Amino acid sequence: MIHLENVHKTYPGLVPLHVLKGIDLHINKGEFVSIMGASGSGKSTLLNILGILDTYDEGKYFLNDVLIKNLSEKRAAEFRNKMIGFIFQSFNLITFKNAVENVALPLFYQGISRKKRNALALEYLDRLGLKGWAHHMPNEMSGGQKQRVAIARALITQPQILLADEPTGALDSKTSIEVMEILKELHEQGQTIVVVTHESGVAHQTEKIIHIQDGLIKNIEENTLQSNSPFSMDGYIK
Ligand SMILES: Nc1ncnc2c1ncn2[C@@H]1O[C@H](COP(=O)(O)OP(=O)(O)OP(=O)(O)O)[C@@H](O)[C@H]1O
Repeated sequence: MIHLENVHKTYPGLVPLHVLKGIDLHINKGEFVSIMGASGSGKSTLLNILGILDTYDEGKYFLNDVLIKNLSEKRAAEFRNKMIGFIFQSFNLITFKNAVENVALPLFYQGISRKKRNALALEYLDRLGLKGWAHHMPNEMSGGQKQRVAIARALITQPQILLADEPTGALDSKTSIEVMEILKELHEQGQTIVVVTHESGVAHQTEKIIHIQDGLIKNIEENTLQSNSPFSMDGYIK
């Protein structure tokens, strides 16, 4: 599904910064993977390339066998909208729209009618345990609730890949576990998920940990998932 060969990225500037120095990576459909490394190691840069939010300079990136290189902005946006769901540390909800409007937004860009997109957004909010919160504004919700709205928004287009950049970075430890449990449950339902984190505890919730150091993959750690968390997902995902 995701295949990278010798991918390099340099940020131009007075002193150009060579951030990715030859990344080789393969992620299969249905895998739950984390990219872990210290601050500045290139994790977000790599995730942005995977999500076609940024370009790379050298090497090859294939997404479902399509070479993602030199795409026009229009074609890149089409790919993103159709294939990829994003979750961010700071939720990136639109502050002046309520929960249901936030979740429905990606469908607006697909030209789906307001009635249909709102009905589907309500379904996704319900799946994420947020029935009754549809008409609340983001500033009326807790961090965990906001992240669940963001997850619903990422899922509503039924993306082939879910990319999460430090999804628990702004949450307390109990809420972080709840969010990781949601991701685990989505993985069990077949969703391909890539999480960027600098926290070992988060990475160890995934089945494969890709350690990145100074722009290179240092090693890949296989991890057996435990499903005995005290935080049951009952009520979140039906
Ligand atoms: N748009 C940009 N222009 C110039 N330099 C950048 C840009 N984005 C990131 N960098 C630099 O590239 C390096 C890698 O950044 P990146 O955000 O990928 O690291 P990271 O591993 O995700 O770090 P963190 O955990 O702190 O978010 C850093 O030194 C950063 O300052």
